[in-house]
Amino acid sequence: MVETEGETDVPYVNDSKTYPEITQNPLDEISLTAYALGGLGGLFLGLIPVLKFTNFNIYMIAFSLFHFLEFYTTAKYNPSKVSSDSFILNNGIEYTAAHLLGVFECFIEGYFFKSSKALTPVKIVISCIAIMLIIIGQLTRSIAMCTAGKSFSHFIKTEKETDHVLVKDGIYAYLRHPSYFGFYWWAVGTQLLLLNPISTVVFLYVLWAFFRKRINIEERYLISFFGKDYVQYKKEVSTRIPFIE
Ligand SMILES: C[S@@+](CC[C@H](N)C(=O)[O-])C[C@H]1O[C@@H](n2cnc3c(N)ncnc32)[C@H](O)[C@@H]1O
Repeated sequence: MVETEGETDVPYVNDSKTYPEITQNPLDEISLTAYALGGLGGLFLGLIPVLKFTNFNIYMIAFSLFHFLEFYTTAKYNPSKVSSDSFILNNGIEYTAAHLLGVFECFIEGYFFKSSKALTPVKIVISCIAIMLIIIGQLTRSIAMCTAGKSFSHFIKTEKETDHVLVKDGIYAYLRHPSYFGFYWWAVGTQLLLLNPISTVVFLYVLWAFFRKRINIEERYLISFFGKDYVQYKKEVSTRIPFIE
């Protein structure tokens, strides 16, 4: 945008804002994905009075909101890195398989052992804990993405970019990897919400092993980028993910 500056009439260009790279952002694909995620959330919201197992509706709403927010927060706080992949719906075969396993387990148990999904007082308490985990996980993840801003990327950076700064403030002052902490508890919460004993245990272990390995690799690069500053930060702030220092 070109504007004139008062009496001097010197033009200035307001180019301090970074805009998304349009070639990485096919608008047809993005609008359809956003529409589909909104439709999915809306559909399961509307089906609450129809389906017996309301927890499944909440799961589908949480799933669609999570993937929408991945794109939205990237577009808002890190626009130069946003792309159609920022919905992270193509988050690897393991991620897709894990959610499909969860939905499959929920249907099989619900069909063959109807009482397993009946909301007894104990299961209502478990469901409330699950919803809390989902809300805390989602908030932690989204706040982390806002706080890290341009330093956040969905992929581990192996080369330091000029705008990559070490983030130690806000939520990063309490959690060393808040977006992973959030993702972990959000995902475990979804399986607890579906009252899936097998998938809850599988998610707890498989995601834990995944993040332990990822953090290890990510931190080697962070130490190579920020040296002593990162080593000191690592000493001071814990991940608070169980058994990952
Ligand atoms: C998917 S983001 C995850 C960020 C962080 N691990 C978290 O859970 O909030 C991965 C990118 O964030 C960068 N990163 C991780 N921690 C960082 C920090 N404290 N400051 C700046 N960049 C960081 C890494 O270099 C990597 O490219």
